[in-house]
Amino acid sequence: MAEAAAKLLEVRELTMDFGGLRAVDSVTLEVCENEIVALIGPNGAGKTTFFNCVTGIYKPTRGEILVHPPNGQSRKINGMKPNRVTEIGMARTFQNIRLFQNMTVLENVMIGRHCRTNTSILGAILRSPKVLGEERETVEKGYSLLEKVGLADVADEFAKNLPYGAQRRLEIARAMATDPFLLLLDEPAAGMNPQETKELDELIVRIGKEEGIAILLIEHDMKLVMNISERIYVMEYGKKIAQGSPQEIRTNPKVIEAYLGEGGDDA
Ligand SMILES: Nc1ncnc2c1ncn2[C@@H]1O[C@H](COP(=O)(O)OP(=O)(O)OP(=O)(O)O)[C@@H](O)[C@H]1O
Repeated sequence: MAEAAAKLLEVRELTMDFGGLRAVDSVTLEVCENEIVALIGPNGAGKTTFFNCVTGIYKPTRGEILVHPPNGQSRKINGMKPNRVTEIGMARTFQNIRLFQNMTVLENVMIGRHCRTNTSILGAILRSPKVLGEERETVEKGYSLLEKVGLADVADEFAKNLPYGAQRRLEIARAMATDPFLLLLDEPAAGMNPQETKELDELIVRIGKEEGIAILLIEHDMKLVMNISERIYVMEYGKKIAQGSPQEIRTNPKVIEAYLGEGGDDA
């Protein structure tokens, strides 16, 4: 029998309250090595709040967030600071693009690399051979990531001058610069045209397969979700209402009802 894939992220009964509002209600979810997993649901279902708990922006009211890094120690990360979560190996992008708009494309990726370098302030002032070597490595890594996301030819352009779809790809490159084992993408296709979405589809699959990075994504574009996800979780009003393969989700009556209630018919 085939060996079960190793779990990377294990969230158990996660609950997040904002005053009297329960935004996430006892949601259990797992992501294993080499998986592309989607978290979907109508607007306001609690998907971004779930991401914010997992990436340290919010401390959950209840539940457990366990991380099992491939070459590290398993640990519970409830309430851990976002920068520590990134250091452990989980990187994310945001629903609203958060690039340094007045920095170049390459500089944006180099900043992502910061959490993997050891340069002290003194080292940076004295510019020791170790610091120079690290700088060179950061630039090389930056270019190689830009090549992977198709932005190497605009490396010296200001981020603000890139078209929307390219800015989203740059955010992904910056997250990849932190050497994650799990990438969390919050609506990566939002605002993209069909051609940009198709390229994104290919890029995400490539990151998953070639880089061996597991992916958990929130997405409203059902075509993209159904194309690339191995498994899908569905939330509505804070609760998980379904989980399964794209085929199972497509035909799940609860899911269809949730989306019809929202006025859409593309689930
Ligand atoms: N910081 C906050 N304080 C209070 N309420 C919040 C906060 N963040 C989110 N909420 C509420 O929690 C609920 C879930 O919001 P969330 O943004 O997680 O949903 P979502 O599924 O990501 O929606 P969308 O698909 O529209 O991005 C909503 O009712 C929202 O108004």
